[in-house]
Amino acid sequence: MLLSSVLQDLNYVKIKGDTNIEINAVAYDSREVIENSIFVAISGFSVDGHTFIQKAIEMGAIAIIVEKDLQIEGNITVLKVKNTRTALARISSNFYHRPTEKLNIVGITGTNGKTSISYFLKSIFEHAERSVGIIGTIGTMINNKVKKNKNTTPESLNLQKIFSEMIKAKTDHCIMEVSSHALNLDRVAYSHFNTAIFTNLSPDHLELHHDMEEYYQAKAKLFELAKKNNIINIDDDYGKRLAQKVQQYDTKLLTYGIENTADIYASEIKYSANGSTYMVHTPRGNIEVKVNLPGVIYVYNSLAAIACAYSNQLPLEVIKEGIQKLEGIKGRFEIVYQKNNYKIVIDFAHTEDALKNAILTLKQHAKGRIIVVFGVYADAGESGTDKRRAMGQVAAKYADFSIVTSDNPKDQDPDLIIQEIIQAIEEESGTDTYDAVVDRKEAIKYAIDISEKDDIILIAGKGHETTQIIGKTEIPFNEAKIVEEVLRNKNRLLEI
Ligand SMILES: CC(=O)N[C@H]1[C@@H](OP(=O)(O)OP(=O)(O)OC[C@H]2O[C@@H](n3ccc(=O)[nH]c3=O)[C@H](O)[C@@H]2O)O[C@H](CO)[C@@H](O)[C@@H]1O[C@H](C)C(=O)N[C@@H](C)C(=O)N[C@H](CCC(=O)O)C(=O)O
Ligand SMILES: Nc1ncnc2c1ncn2[C@@H]1O[C@H](COP(=O)(O)OP(=O)(O)OP(=O)(O)O)[C@@H](O)[C@H]1O
Repeated sequence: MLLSSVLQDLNYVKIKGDTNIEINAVAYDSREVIENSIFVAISGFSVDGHTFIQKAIEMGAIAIIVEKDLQIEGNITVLKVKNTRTALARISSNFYHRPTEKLNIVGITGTNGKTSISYFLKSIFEHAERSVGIIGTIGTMINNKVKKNKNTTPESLNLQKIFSEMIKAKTDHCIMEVSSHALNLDRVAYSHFNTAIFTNLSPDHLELHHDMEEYYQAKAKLFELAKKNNIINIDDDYGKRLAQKVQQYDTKLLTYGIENTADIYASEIKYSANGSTYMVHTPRGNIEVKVNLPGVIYVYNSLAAIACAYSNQLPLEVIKEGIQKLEGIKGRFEIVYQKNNYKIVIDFAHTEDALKNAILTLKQHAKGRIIVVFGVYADAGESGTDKRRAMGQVAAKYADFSIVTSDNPKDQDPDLIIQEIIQAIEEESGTDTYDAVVDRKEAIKYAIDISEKDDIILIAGKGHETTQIIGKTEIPFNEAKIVEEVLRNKNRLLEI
């Protein structure tokens, strides 16, 4: 492709060289540069991509995009832009022939519920015989094959490549989770979203956004990108605020909720241990819906999917059947063992709001104790300490017994993380309501050891993940398999 075509609609200043040259690839990492590439130098959080320009040239880069004033030797085209991350998004979209213009893209943002909504929507669209691709925490799914991604919302170059692969695979709808990081770092700039969905906002990722206002403003950016529909949960305070802002946009606003009068709302909700049924009200009529995941959060998540399918003109009967067809989601309230009133549940709850909801959902139908096994993933500094304290308080308030362990401690000291959590538990509920076991596998074993008939064990935080990151090492860690192994070794499967 000609460099001048790749640069279409990009604001740049030419420092030197020719733009009438043929290029083969785009890279933002010098280690991935191949012959005749453009290298985009990004000033990162840990290192400055501008320091790898020479390396990129040695690897075959013939054009360099910079945001700093630098002297670059040799027969190289050098272009300067204001922000190289934004420029990377423009260039990547051009390089892959603007794939998002040919896809029906639904972007989902908010603290919790994004993955679950993706799966509800996928089930509905597939029931309507549409082909669906997913990009999110679980990875990229094209034709039902999953490939892991480094990020929930990949960098713009990787993202545009995925979109173009979806087009090649004849995907109609791409449902993607849009993280606040992605919105702040322009990973989704120049992507055409038809629909944007807002779930809820509670404290998370404050290491990057500093405070809730900044976090909210990052999420709100998605609603400026959507071309057709904005779908917002107005039972959430931030959602309410966002809906007020968005109603002034040219796009259609569709609200959903349970407590407030929304365009799409649920009534007559009947909760059970295995799921819920409710009446969904839409401007086109009402229909009874059955959701195979328990608790109010899955009423909300299914409502968001219903609102999106509704705004895509799907019939209510198809929507109802699509929701009902989804039997479960990996690591989302996944019952990995259930026998004789004894239950073990794995859930991806890793925020205070999610942990509270998960425990309360279990409590509604529990005869015995709720024993929660959880840790807090690494977050350095003050926001990390706040999160550990908040998670500790929630466990102390709502669970009957906590086993505090490691999540993904990464470079942080796991003992220190645990200390901060248990200090909060002690302050809230005393010293006899928890134990600490640093090794997560041992913590799961311990929970099973101390549990009795009618108890429910909730293993929270890692959900679908199959590894644990300790230091710089990622070790295999599959909780469903660990539970099975522990129960088998203890003959517990027979005892209870
Ligand atoms: C904090 C953060 O968002 N970091 C992202 C950021 O990395 P960075 O700025 O630290 O990169 P860096 O290491 O400083 O490198 C700067 C530049 O030099 C380049 N480089 C580096 C070394 C080299 O030898 N040559 C070279 O060219 C790098 O490729 C990069 O372009 O840019 C990278 C490229 O896009 C991202 O992969 C990386 O995400 C890291 C892995 C990450 O952990 N991000 C998390 C916080 C994140 O984004 N999470 C969200 C939300 C998750 C959720 O739902 O909860 C997500 O969407 O995943
Ligand atoms: N609507 C909701 N409100 C509060 N908590 C929720 C909601 N939906 C899901 N959760 C909780 O959050 C956890 C993660 O859910 P899900 O993966 O759907 O969210 P997510 O937004 O994709 O999260 P992440 O971006 O961290 O992957 C679930 O295991 C559950 O405990």
